Order: sequence, then structure tokens, then C-alpha cells
Amino acid sequence: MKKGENMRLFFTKMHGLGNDYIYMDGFDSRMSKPAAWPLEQKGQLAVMMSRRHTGIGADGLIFIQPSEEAAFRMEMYNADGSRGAMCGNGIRCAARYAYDHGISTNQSFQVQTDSGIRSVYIRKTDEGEHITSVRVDMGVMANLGEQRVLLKAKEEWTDFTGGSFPVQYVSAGNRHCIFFVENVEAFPLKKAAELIHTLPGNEDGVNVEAAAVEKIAVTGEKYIKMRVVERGSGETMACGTGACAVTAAAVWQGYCRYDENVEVRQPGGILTTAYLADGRMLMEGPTEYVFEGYFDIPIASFYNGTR
Ligand SMILES: N[C@H](CCC[C@H](N)C(=O)O)C(=O)O
Repeated sequence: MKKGENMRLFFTKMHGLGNDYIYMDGFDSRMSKPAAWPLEQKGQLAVMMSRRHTGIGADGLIFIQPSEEAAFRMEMYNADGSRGAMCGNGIRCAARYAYDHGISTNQSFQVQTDSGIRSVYIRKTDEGEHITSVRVDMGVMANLGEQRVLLKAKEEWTDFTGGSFPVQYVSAGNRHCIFFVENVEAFPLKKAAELIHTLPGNEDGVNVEAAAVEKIAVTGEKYIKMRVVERGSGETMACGTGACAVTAAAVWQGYCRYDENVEVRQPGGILTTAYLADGRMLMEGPTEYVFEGYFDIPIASFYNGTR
């Protein structure tokens, strides 16, 4: 391709609970093998395409790439161009895409991620006509320790008086920091996330959640309410790895039990998780197509990140 020319990039936009990503298919013969593109350019592309006004609009960009170890390899970038190691809503959508496009012909298959191989299962209606959800074995959740953080009320924080909060760090293949709070909606999550990012150990970023374990009044059944400010994407409507991390933390803190299904309710909808006694976390939830199309970028802007 010559300087001054456009490069045409085909994509499919999908979302899981409103956590929306642009998917680019490295198996698609119309594309010039994105697996070979330099990482920096893929990050720049994520920034350009994710912009809500001048791009396609998304929380990030996910490449579905050929793999020697699994049906495909998932390579994810946040909206700010940073690389993400794992994405729970993303892996469900990528798996759904792979099944629908013949990349896997089995309903059960494996996906390679930057934090290891994950097993996925495409669940269908009894007649086998429709896909109802995708379940993922999210692997082992690692306890990265607890900390007490002081959120001081700043003058401009008129709605928040501050306080000292215990937080739980969890790796769900990516890093999470969880505040268990009384009122998830009222908690100043953005401010809390800003503070958490300044603490030692979080230099490379961290996904920050506010969560509460609540009960359905009539049945007494427990569920988790959660909001998230994601590393590299800001506040999103939902986070799959976040739901898993919060479920593990709720079990460690004694709010929930091993081997029980837990509903994690987020602004974008509900995910079901189950923390198995053997340490694995299962996550199941919906996947939706939004639209597909192509994105033309002038080759020059691809190399300097503008559009
Ligand atoms: N939304 C995602 C997480 C994206 C990962 C990310 N923000 C990071 O760790 O850099 C999820 O459903 O799990």
C-alpha cells in the first residue's frame, strides 16, 4: 500500500451486557493478516476505532487470531490503546463469533488468551436453533491481598465525606481492586479509582469495582451488585473478569459460598458466576451482535494515530 492510500479494515461490533468491543477477524481473507501488525499500531487503531464520535465507538478492540494451541487466540486492547490480558465479556463474544463463523465447529472449544487457555461452551436452545449464552471456565482467581485505603473528602467532592475502606485485590487473569460498599450507586467510584491508581503496585493500571452483596427481599436469595471503572476504558456498563473477581472476593469474605450460582448485577445486565470448590471460576452470560462494516483509515494516520 502506498502513502496517501486508505486501508480498509473489516470489523464486527458486539457487546456483552453493554461492554462493547470491535472484533477484527484475523481469519478473514479480505484483511492483510493483522497478526503481523506491530503492537503499537494495533493500540493506535484501538484508540481511533473506539472513539465514540469520530470512530466506531467501543470500549476497545479485540483481534480473533489463528492459534496453534486453541481454536483461536484473543488479543485485546482497551479504548486508550493499552493491552488487556484478559476480558470476560470479550471472550464470550469472540467465542460466539468463532462458532458462528466456522472457526470452531464444536460447541465446546478452547481459546488462547494472554493469561492462558480458557475453555468455552456455546449454550443453545434444546432444539439447537439459537445460541442462548456462552459459558467460560475463567480459571483460577488469585488473591493478591487486602489493603485499607483512606479516601479523604476533597473540597470539590461535595457529595462524599470520605472514609477508610478495606479493599481486596484479585487477579482474574487481569488485575482488580474491589471495594465492598453499602451503596454501589452512590459510591464515588471514579474518585476511588483515581486514588487507587496512585498507590504503589498499581502503576500498570487496575480495574476498580464497587460491590455489595444484597438479598432479594421475598426469597432471601443473595446477589451481587457491582459497578466498574476499567483500566484503559473508564466506567463501562459491565465487566466479566470483574464479576468473577468480585464473586471470588465475596466467597473469601464469607458473603457467598463455593459451588453456588451467583447473579452479578451490573448497569448493563446480569452475569451468572459460580466459584467451584476446586478453585475454578465459571462465568455465563449473553452475547449480542451490534453491526458489521468496514473502517477506512488513511495509511498515514495509521502510522501517527490521528484521524
Ligand atoms: N471488560 C473486560 C475487562 C477488560 C480488561 C481491561 N480493562 C484490563 O484489564 O486492561 C471484561 O469483561 O472482563
